[in-house]
Order: sequence, then C-alpha cells, then structure tokens
Amino acid sequence: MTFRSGFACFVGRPNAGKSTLTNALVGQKVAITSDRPQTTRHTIRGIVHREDAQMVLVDTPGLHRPRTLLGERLNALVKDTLTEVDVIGFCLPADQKVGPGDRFIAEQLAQLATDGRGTPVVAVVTKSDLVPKGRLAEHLLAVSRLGEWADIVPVSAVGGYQVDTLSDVLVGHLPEGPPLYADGELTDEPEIVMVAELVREAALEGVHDELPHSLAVVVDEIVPRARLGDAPAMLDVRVNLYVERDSQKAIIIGKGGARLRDVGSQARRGIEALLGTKVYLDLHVKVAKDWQRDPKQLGRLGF
Ligand SMILES: Nc1nc2c(ncn2[C@@H]2O[C@H](COP(=O)(O)OP(=O)(O)OP(=O)(O)O)[C@@H](O)[C@H]2O)c(=O)[nH]1
Repeated sequence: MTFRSGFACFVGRPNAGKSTLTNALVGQKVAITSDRPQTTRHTIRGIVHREDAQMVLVDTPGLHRPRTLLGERLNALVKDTLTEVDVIGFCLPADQKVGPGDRFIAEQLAQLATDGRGTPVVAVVTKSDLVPKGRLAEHLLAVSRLGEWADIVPVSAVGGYQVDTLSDVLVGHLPEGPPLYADGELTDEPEIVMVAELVREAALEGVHDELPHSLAVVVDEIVPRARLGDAPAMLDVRVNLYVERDSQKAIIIGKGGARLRDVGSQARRGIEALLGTKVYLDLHVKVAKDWQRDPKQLGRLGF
C-alpha cells in the first residue's frame, strides 16, 4: 500500500464554511467556527490521520479584496500558504450564488496556477444540505464555469455528506511519503493562539456589524499559580482585547461589566477543556485607535 502525506488548505470567501469543514475532516474541534465572517485570523492546522495517508490541513483566513493594511497582510499570508501546499480546496457555499468575491478568488487562483507550481485546486461546494437538489446542480454548473478545477465535490460538513469522498479526493493529490506528524497529534497550533481564538469567539458571540474587524485578542501571559497546601493546580491566563473605539469597548464590557463576565466564563470553559486544568481568566479591554491601519500596532498585535 502506498502512503501519502502532505498539506492541504481551504480558501473561500468569509463564512464559506472552511473551519467547519476542517473540523469535520479532522473529526475533532480544532478550528474555531463562528457565524460572523472573518473570525479566522490565524493559520490553524488540523491533521487527518488515515490508514493510507496523513493530510495536514491549513485553515487560512478568507482571501478578500483588501480595504485596509490588515486586509493586505492577510492576503499576503494566504498567498504564502497557497504556494506551500500540495492541494487547495476552494470552498463555495451552495446557498449563495457565485458572486464577485468568488470570482476575485478564482482569478487569484488562476494567477497562482500560472506563476506558481501548478498546485491542483479542488472546488468544494459547501453547505449542500441547505439547498434542494436542483439548486445544487445549477450551482455545480456555475462553479465548473468559474475556472479550471482538478475536481468538483459537493459536501455538507454539518450532515457529514461526502466528507469522506472529499478526504479521498484531496489525499489523491498528496505526494507519496511517510507521516509528517506523530499519531494522534491533531493540531500543532500553539496553545496561545487557540486560547486567543476562544476568547475572540466568546467576545463576538451575538455581536453584529463592524466589531469583528475591529477586535484583536492578544494573550499576555499564561502562568501557573503558586499552590497553597493541596489546592488544585491552576493557571493564570491574562488576555488583552483591543478595539478601535470607546463605543466598541462599551459593547464588549456591557452594562456594569455583565457582558464581559459572560464572555469570560464562556471562554474559560473552553480554555480549561483545551489546557486540561483550572484557569483564572483575566480579561482587559483596551482601545487602540485605528490599529488595523497602523503598521506599528499591527506588528505589536501579531499581524
Ligand atoms: N447548514 C450548514 N451550515 C454550515 C456548514 N458548514 C458551515 N456551516 C455554517 O456556516 C457558518 C460559517 O462557517 P465557518 O466554518 O465558520 O466558515 P469559514 O469559512 O471558516 O469562515 P471565516 O472564518 O469567516 O472565513 C457557520 O455558522 C457554520 O455553522 C454546512 O455544511 N451546512
């Protein structure tokens, strides 16, 4: 039996279902999903372990028309990732017509195909559970006209429909080679990034409009707390939330700090599950004016 190993990544407009698909393929929650667009800012890898292959999934932020310096940096990050992988999955949600955002990405992929090393692109029609068969067929046709695809696969990450098929197709494009990671390793994303993502996810729950773009979460420190007697082990986790305006700070904090307390307890549960230990979570909300446009601040916030 030949064993294959390599890297795959998903691109697609915001909210296309990339994180959910990553989780469905890996079989465990590694990437953070949200129904707000553009919450995945960091490259989060999940590893698919199979009898015949090991596939490392790199979950990238959405490739989109840059409007700010942050947008440009994100796009540069996505392009770097794209030239390094063995296969690209281009996610197009079945419940939305092929639009300008998709065409922009298709153009970028076509350009990469000519400049780069001809990485195969599999068109993945996500959320196919949301539309009737007829609409799905129309969408598949529209997608096939959009570019040169190695394959087109409709899936539903939620219903589990064709997730295995997609796994087979993607793995088929990986080179032969030994496993790259030890068995059972699901993510090599530093814990700190996952902690920041959990806080970000909690802070954005139920929040609309411009806040998702204006929020940056930075883990300041994770330190073990000095133990008194036989008190259980505990970590102190200090996290800063940066927003761009006082009004946004007020939204995050809520009346009398009520919302921030909720954010804290929700994020703490996730962090405790992730780190396997009790956590004291200390959240600070700060205003960093126009951080998205300021190269110095972007650097400080890790972008
Ligand atoms: N019904 C249905 N909903 C889905 C499916 N996949 C994803 N979703 C939903 O679509 C929304 C966006 O999914 P994500 O996986 O966060 O999308 P993403 O492309 O990673 O989004 P960004 O991080 O913003 O780029 C979430 O509310 C998901 O629950 C699917 O197969 N079926």
